[in-house]
Amino acid sequence: MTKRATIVGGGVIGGGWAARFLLMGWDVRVFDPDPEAERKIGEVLDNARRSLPGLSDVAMPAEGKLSFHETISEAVAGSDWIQESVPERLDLKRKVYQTLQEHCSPDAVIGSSTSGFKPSELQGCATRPAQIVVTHPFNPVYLLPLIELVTTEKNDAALIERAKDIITSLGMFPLHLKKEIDAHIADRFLEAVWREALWLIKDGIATTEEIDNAIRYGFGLRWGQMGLFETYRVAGGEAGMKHFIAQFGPCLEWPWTKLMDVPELTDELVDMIADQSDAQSGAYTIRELERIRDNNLVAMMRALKTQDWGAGALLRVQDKRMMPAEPDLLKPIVTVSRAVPLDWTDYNGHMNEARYVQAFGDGTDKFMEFVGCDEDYIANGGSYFTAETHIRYIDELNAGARIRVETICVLGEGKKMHLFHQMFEGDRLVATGEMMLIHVSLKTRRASNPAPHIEEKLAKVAAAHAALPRPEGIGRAIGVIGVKA
Ligand SMILES: NC(=O)C1=CN([C@@H]2O[C@H](COP(=O)(O)OP(=O)(O)OC[C@H]3O[C@@H](n4cnc5c(N)ncnc54)[C@H](O)[C@@H]3O)[C@@H](O)[C@H]2O)C=CC1
Ligand SMILES: C[N+](C)(C)CC(=O)CC(=O)[O-]
Repeated sequence: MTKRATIVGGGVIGGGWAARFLLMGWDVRVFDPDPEAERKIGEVLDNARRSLPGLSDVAMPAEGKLSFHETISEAVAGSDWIQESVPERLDLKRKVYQTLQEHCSPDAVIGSSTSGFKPSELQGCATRPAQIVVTHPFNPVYLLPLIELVTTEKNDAALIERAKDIITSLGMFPLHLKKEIDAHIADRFLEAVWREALWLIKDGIATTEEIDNAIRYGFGLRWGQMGLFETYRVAGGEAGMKHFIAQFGPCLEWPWTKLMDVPELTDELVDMIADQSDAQSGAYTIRELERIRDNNLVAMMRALKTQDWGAGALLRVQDKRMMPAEPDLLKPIVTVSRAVPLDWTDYNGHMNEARYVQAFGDGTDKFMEFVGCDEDYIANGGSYFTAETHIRYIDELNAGARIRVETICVLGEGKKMHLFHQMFEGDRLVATGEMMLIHVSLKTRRASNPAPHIEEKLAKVAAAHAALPRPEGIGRAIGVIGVKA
């Protein structure tokens, strides 16, 4: 059954939550008094549609339904999750909880996006404090997986587990804090860094651009994959963390930081920061910067996925959760069902030719796994090599397009495996890929017969597929086009 989420406050963060829920198949109801809310959320959703689905290498759920409502009572009716993302003012948040708790189900989870308030502060004047938790996200919510889940003794274990399960099912990572504190873990940390940056600008030591360069060309890249402590462990050399602390611990006593002092945000300092930021990034609109940020995040997260590390490891686990059941042999087998990732597009603004080979290659890998040539079999020394490929590029594909590869086994006999893949976007045929593969021994690197269980399964699939209508194009070669003098 489709789940329903309510977004109360649909600005930068509420819009991101709406996109995350919708693209993970939830119906979403929004309440926001801003007359521009629908347009703004529409633009966030456009960004999300081109970036989030491409992180996954399997089919995402069908997108949920989005609706906008005039009253909180209408918006929260029948919702399993209510995400509050109104401005960071305690009085406003408390007022919102009073109204929404008059109308929402007592079983719904109410999550607050608050960057800094403790859950006990939010629960303070509530009718049912037990229902309210902090679920602090990171911008853009549709791409970044971290959710700081902060609870109090008023929240029971069952609600906390439900909250964790839902966050996980959205492809996110619930980091459940042991204790509530102002600003949770991440914002306490980010604010320390921000204070230092403000001092560096005020003291005329660095501009906004120089500070960003110091982050993005160096430690920012390290943090994105290993964080702080794992990075410093490595920096300690073979002796690891103890040596690192022995060497750099004393520096903590030296006047390196200005951590507890905050420069006064005078008009002069604010103008200086804003002017430097305009000089650094003013050539782009905010929407353009959002798209650049999303392109980069997708490329980095997909790279981490190949390494099965950090945020990339989470993506792999999420793919496993969404993996389809066994296919029906009386139809072509769907071997790829995914969205075109941003990093598969090229200077022509469409999916690059090499990515068609990749998608068909992924289809072949899936088919091999299906007939028993899986990770264990390959580790034991048997596999298939592709001997010949013929691709027809029939139509264009854009980033975010949902594609499906349907695979027919034309021949599965002895060492030979002949596959014909058809790639569709909806009903539109966009490409075909024909592949001849030969079974090999990975020890001798020569052709060899597959194990009996593979031969048997392959023969069974080939026989079933022989009864299917033959798609146009099987066995086609490139014709010689006459060139007139
Ligand atoms: N912007 C950021 O980077 C992050 C913000 N947050 C937190 O998310 C929350 C929202 O922040 P933003 O989205 O940045 O603010 P925003 O200003 O972009 O959006 C707030 C939205 O709430 C709406 N609103 C105001 N009063 C309302 C009411 N009574 N009922 C329903 N909607 C109402 C406004 O019309 C606006 O669309 C804050 O608690 C903030 O601390 C959390 C993570 C990151
Ligand atoms: C600046 N901020 C405190 C609103 C930041 C956050 O809360 C998280 C983020 O996305 O950086």
